[in-house]
Amino acid sequence: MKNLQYNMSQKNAIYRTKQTFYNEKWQKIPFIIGVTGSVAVGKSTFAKKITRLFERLEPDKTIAQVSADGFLMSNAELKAKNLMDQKGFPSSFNWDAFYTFLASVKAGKERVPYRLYSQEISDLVPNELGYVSVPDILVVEGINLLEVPPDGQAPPSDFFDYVIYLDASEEDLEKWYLDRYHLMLEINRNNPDNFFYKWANVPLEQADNFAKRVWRDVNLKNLHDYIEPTKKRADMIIKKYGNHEISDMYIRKF
Ligand SMILES: Nc1ncnc2c1ncn2[C@@H]1O[C@H](COP(=O)(O)OP(=O)(O)O)[C@@H](O)[C@H]1O
Ligand SMILES: CC(C)(COP(=O)(O)O)[C@@H](O)C(=O)NCCC(=O)O
Repeated sequence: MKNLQYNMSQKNAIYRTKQTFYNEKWQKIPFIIGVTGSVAVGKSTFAKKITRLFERLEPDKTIAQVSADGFLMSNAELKAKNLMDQKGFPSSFNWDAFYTFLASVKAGKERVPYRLYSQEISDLVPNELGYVSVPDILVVEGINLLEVPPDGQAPPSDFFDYVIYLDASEEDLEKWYLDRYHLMLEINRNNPDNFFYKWANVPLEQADNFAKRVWRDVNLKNLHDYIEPTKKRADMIIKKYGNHEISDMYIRKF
């Protein structure tokens, strides 16, 4: 936390110096923190925690939190493009929308809209938007923050001030993925409209075989091919034990 606060005050000092140099009126520029890493590593849990911590430690500052999952294409769009088995890969994101969102936040625009994603329906939330209005700090969590878009679009990392990569063993990641999946089955056992309903009502072994196959063929492949290669670009790497405690921390000093 201290390290993040230090980086934030340094960055704000640079923004102030630049605005004075260019003779501009002082305008707040949100400090954008990224939390990245594999599917199910604990990004959204961690992002929530640092948001709560900032709210306590910096009560004068406004803090917002957004998930980059909201910049995925909807399941309908992915199906139409035959990309469902690439969900989460760079090919499945709306990179222009992500870039426009980050650029608008950095430019200090009011009420910048973004789509919401729900793990519970495994899709974008229909007919509902979130809004970000010039916060002091924006925490963004997502698998793709340090990736380079596949079709030459500008990379979102241009706008991040500090990116934390959460890391864990592949064994633990699969376990956490399955734990979350079991929770979704439980919640949606009696909810026929939900994505997980079908799997909640077949024998557990069959449901687990499906989830393990998705883990291996989609999420683990995504980790190997696209997410893990971005690890070395992070400002901080936090490695977790199987009980979610921190085992190691690496800080980039340049
Ligand atoms: N610090 C933690 N303590 C306990 N459980 C955690 C912690 N972090 C994550 N989890 C659990 O691990 C699973 C994946 O976490 P989540 O935050 O959804 O990951 P991600 O956003 O990276 O996909 C969830 O079931 C979540 O409850
Ligand atoms: C939405 C995601 C790409 C990212 O998830 P997260 O990192 O938020 O857990 C992932 O949960 C996902 O849907 N992967 C595709 C395969 C699957 O259904 O798990």
